[in-house]
Amino acid sequence: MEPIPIMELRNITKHYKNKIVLENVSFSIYSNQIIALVGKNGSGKSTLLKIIGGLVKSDSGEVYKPASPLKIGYVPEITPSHIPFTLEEYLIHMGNIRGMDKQHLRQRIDCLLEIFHLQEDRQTAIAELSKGMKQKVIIMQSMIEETDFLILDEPLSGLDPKAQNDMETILLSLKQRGLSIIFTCHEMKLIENLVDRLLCIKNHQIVQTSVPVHAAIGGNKLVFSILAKTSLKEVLPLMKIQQQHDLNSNVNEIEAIVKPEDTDKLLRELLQRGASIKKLFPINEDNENLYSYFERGKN
Ligand SMILES: Nc1ncnc2c1ncn2[C@@H]1O[C@H](COP(=O)(O)OP(=O)(O)OP(=O)(O)O)[C@@H](O)[C@H]1O
Repeated sequence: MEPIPIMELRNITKHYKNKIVLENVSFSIYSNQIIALVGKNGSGKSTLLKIIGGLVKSDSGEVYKPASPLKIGYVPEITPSHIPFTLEEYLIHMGNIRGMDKQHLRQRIDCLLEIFHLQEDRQTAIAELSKGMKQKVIIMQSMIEETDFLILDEPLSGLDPKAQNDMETILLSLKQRGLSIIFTCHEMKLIENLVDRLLCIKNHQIVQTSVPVHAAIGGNKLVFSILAKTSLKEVLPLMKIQQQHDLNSNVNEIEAIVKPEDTDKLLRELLQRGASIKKLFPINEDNENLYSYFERGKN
């Protein structure tokens, strides 16, 4: 599916009293993409999500929605502590409040219970559900009507590793169903496998957009020389070549970045092709840059 822009933020600026939170923030959100929004505490992530969701007005700038009407589900960071209903009762209430047709609502609830793996808990009191399950319920209610775009403030925080994995699987399955998702996150590990794009807020601006997360997460730098460059054809996809030098007319020296999980395989393949390995070391620079956006502490 070719991604199409569903929302464009154009020069969004937001102050609270005299304090600037966001300054000229511009980026586009595409269909069928998962975006993580990171930044230090107080950097403006929740504010930006609320502006995207239409819950808070920016002082200037525009949120343009080319794919209107865009059906948005928004889930805030703080979840209600006590909901005196079973899961099914709660979803029925939420659908009724929105004036949904009864039959359509039942179908939608069945569909959501399936997506969120909660069919067996249909009649369970929400108060008795685990934290991860409650988090799912809150997301489900935000999607009780058909939804194109989900905005989630810290959906993974406070969940144990199993619940985090489960949530990741569900978010990926929502993407496969065509949804776009933007969520805030404090732990880098949680987003490695999940996101297509990373947006970082620093000094009130988006300083990094569309960083390929896998590239940013680091890898190994490999320097090797090889006689016949043509023999590299099959292993080229395993590395990102940064520089090549002709050492003489036959011998090439190549500097490349390799993902940690591909390194052993690549080394084996290169040695079989008669390459001479000059250097191999982990690179941390990008990693460190990226980690700096996840630190807690004031912006
Ligand atoms: N309604 C408000 N009134 C005044 N100031 C606010 C309001 N909401 C947020 N702020 C301030 O705006 C700044 C950005 O807050 P925001 O909640 O967007 O940051 P955040 O990156 O989501 O933080 P965290 O990671 O701690 O959740 C903070 O300094 C916060 O105190």
